Amino acid sequence: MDFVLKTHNLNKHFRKPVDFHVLKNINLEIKKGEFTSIMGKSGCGKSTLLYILSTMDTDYEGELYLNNELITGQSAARLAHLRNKHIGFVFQFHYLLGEFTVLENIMLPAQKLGERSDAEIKAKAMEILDMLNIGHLGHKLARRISGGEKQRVAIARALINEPSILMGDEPTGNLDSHNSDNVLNIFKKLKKEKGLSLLIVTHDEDFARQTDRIIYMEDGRIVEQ
Ligand SMILES: Nc1ncnc2c1ncn2[C@@H]1O[C@H](COP(=O)(O)OP(=O)(O)OP(=O)(O)O)[C@@H](O)[C@H]1O
Repeated sequence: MDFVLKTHNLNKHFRKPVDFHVLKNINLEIKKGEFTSIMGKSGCGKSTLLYILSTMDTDYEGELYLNNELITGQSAARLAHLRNKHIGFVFQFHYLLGEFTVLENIMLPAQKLGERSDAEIKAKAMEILDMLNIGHLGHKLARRISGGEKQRVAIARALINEPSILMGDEPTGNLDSHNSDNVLNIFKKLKKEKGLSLLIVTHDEDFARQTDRIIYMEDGRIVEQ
């Protein structure tokens, strides 16, 4: 079976100020093309888990596999490369560079990866913008567009390197219902048309119900999938 992501007995402790066992024996498998949401009460460990899965946090016990490759123990430089190439990440806040245009923002991760010419990257960025129905925003400064538009641009930026999986930590948490629906519909379209795998932490029941699978967490454990 091809898994985009897989963990084996993942555990994490925060050691300070006192030992806190925040993730307990997480065994998780995300199939290619699957749209999964993670739900659970505030403080149950969702963001902590997502940061490990996205390879940003390496301080854990157990094993993490990305596209069937063991990620645990790889060098920071290798992780940065794998992350940029294979994982798209969308946060609750967009983190766009306000003084750069929308196109420039989207192109940055691909320029950093350095595998394509600027002309190719620009063509790809425009294709993604069109797919997200925001082609008209390309030449605007990022600070001059609306909140909902910013989040769509952040999604476009996360897609520029054609990742294996798109992860989000409450990507609709800061949006009104209209813009949340917009983002959900984009995610569904990416799954359907591009076969993209998605893993999204959300507090929104309506959002989660429309995904293929909901993983419920409680007190650092997966209690139901
Ligand atoms: N650096 C840290 N040191 C100690 N404890 C931490 C640290 N970061 C987070 N925690 C604790 O770990 C637990 C899990 O936090 P996490 O942010 O993963 O929860 P969450 O499920 O994402 O919550 P929310 O839905 O509110 O975002 C919480 O009790 C939090 O207070």
